[in-house]
Amino acid sequence: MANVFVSMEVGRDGVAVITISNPPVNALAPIIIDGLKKRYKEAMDRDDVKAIVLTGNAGKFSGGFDINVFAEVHKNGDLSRLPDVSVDLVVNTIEDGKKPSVAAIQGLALGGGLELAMGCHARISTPEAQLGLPELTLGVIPGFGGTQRLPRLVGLPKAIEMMLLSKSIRAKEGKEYGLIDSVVSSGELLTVSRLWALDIAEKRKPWVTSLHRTDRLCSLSEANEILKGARQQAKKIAPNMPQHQVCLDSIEEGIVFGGYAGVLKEAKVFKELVLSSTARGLVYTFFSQRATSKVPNVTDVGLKPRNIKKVAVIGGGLMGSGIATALLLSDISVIIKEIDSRFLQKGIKTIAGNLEGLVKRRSISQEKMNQALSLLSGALDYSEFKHLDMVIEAVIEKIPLKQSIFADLEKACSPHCIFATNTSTIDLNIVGQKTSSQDRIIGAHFFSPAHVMPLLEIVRTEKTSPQVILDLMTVGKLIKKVPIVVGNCTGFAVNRTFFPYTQGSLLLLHLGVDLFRIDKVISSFGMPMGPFLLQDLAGYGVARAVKGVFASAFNGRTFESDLVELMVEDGREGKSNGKGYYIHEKGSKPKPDPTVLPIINESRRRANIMPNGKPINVSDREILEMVFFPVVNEACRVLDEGIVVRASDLDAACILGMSFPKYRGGIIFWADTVGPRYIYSCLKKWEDIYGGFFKPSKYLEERAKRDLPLSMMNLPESSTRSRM
Ligand SMILES: C[C@H](O)CC(=O)SCCNC(=O)CCNC(=O)[C@H](O)C(C)(C)COP(=O)(O)OP(=O)(O)OC[C@H]1O[C@@H](n2cnc3c(N)ncnc32)[C@H](O)[C@@H]1OP(=O)(O)O
Repeated sequence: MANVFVSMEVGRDGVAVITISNPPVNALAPIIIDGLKKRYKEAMDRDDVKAIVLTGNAGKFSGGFDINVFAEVHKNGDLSRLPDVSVDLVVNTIEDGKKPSVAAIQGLALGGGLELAMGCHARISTPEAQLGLPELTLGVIPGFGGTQRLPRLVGLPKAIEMMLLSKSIRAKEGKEYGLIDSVVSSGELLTVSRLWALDIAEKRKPWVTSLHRTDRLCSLSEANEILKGARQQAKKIAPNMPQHQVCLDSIEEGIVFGGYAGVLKEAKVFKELVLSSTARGLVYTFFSQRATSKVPNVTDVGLKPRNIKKVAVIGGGLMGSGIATALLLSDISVIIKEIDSRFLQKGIKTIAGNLEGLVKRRSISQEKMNQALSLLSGALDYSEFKHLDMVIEAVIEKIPLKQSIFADLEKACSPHCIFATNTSTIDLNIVGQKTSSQDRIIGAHFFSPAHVMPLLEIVRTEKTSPQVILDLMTVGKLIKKVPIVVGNCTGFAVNRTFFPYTQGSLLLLHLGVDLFRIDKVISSFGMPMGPFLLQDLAGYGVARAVKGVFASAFNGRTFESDLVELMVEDGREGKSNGKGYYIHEKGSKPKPDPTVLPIINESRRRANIMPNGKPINVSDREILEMVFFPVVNEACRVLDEGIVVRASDLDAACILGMSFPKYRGGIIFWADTVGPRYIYSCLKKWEDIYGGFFKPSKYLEERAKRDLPLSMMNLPESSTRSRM
């Protein structure tokens, strides 16, 4: 705690510089807030202080309120851990203080950090500083007056955009909108801020209190229209979350009854939101995603990542070209290797198409696209492979093909080259069986589309060297993915956990439940779409390829039907040919296709699993549970076998790889809120009626019987077989 403090230095010019120090982001922990109150009192009391500059140590203003405090409140429900900042510190001490304050901003001013700065009478910033109120991503709203001061500084539309979308802006844009008074270099920051503070104190510059400003606010009727539109948008972007509407309520209160009334309302609802299930899930997710970068015996043993500059991707199909796109965008040179020039040209075209798509969506500039393409080359053999740092194989899921590729690579590449495979299911020991390079074989499991989806599942075997794992984690971060290291098993962590998701839905369908109803229930829960629409979008090829793999690896707990084969026989390929469970027409939303019913009935007839030949009668809640509880059950097996370092890694992976709703914290976090006992009893009941697909795992049974959370991976007397 030695470097956690608030310091104050008074210059001969009469300016007190108050500095927040709490590495790495100067989070506003209770001890910092206490320190700020003390330093401010001292500055106000001292006769030699005319004005105050508030700043942060080590090139950062502040990353906001200390999120660890939310996590503590979630553990013990004690709201008294939340200090009174919005009235006591920001309004009474800073904004209404008898001496003016200027915020000197560098690096970042986020959440509570920006709110402190907005309480000051002017804000001076360096150009690169990131300014924003991202509280909604944590399930709360700005709680230090941000819902009131931001609209008064930048106008209502921009403030709503920044808060509802948690979108931060740079200082230049901040200046254009009126959030920042002056943009200066870091060398000038303190000098300009001191002078500015003195100018306010000596009335050469206006003494502006943001909360009392009205010049950027529109008329009441205009504001109502803007808020109405924002509420509709919030319903669409955050249907199951309360904080967006609550944020708009707070803004509205301030517009109708004045800024101070708004501050009071904000403080009240902020506390209510801290205890919401959404905030619990999102705060947990904030920390679980960050914890994934700590891998025992890899990131804590003093290894340094090697520089990976040149990579080859074998296979220019959908996955290979997506992976290549992601690498190129981060300035890594890529050779794309194919078996003939037709496939090679197709791969290069797909990469160019991916990049063009990003230009169209304005995610990258045309210049960036040209630069990325200049780093791409093609190959039909291994002659250029000598100087590579890494190869990522992304060919079809055929074991002999992969084995022969890795045997060839061993001959063609240097001994330091990393051999990664993008297999989504095949055991890595089998992939590398025909080489003597098992220590540098690693899984780089990307999710489709690889240049968009944020997860990189890094699969290690008992033999993969820690250096190789660290190198791939570093590349993953460089290409803006969240790398999560997992152990080796069929399907690895994510696909293994989620195979019962598709199969459970198919089982329900064959028990007589309407497929469009299943999709609706699952998307209302918060998945971006239901399992059948997902199959349509992904195409049926993957489902057909992995069906047998799962059936043989997880004998007795899979459900098989002829449905996908029947769909293909009927000329249905999903979105790719416009015909699947849904009708897919360009430019319009997928529509349920009633002509699919005879195919489903034929598949039901063949499966013949409806009790007494009649469709079962289930509620929406039962549909949800019959789809997700088997997923929880498989997740328990993944934990039991030590496929992940910690339960929260699996939660993070499910959110990033399967789009499990973030605000539900992840599959295990959610299951622990539902209750292991209840999940166990449901699965047991369904096992008796419908068979082995629902059989509860030992891990679940043990925790349910002892009333322990599923996240507790290691029981004192257990013998977890870690594969990490
Ligand atoms: C009342 C108020 O209105 C409420 C609030 O202010 S809520 C907080 C609002 N602020 C935020 O949401 C910002 C959250 N932080 C971030 O987005 C990012 O951490 C960042 C942009 C600041 C930095 O990103 P990056 O450089 O990639 O580093 P990142 O790994 O995320 O964070 C570094 C460390 O700081 C911690 N950290 C970041 N922000 C923190 C915060 N506000 N509180 C506590 N810890 C924080 C992270 O947990 C991480 O810790 P670790 O090293 O032990 O894992």
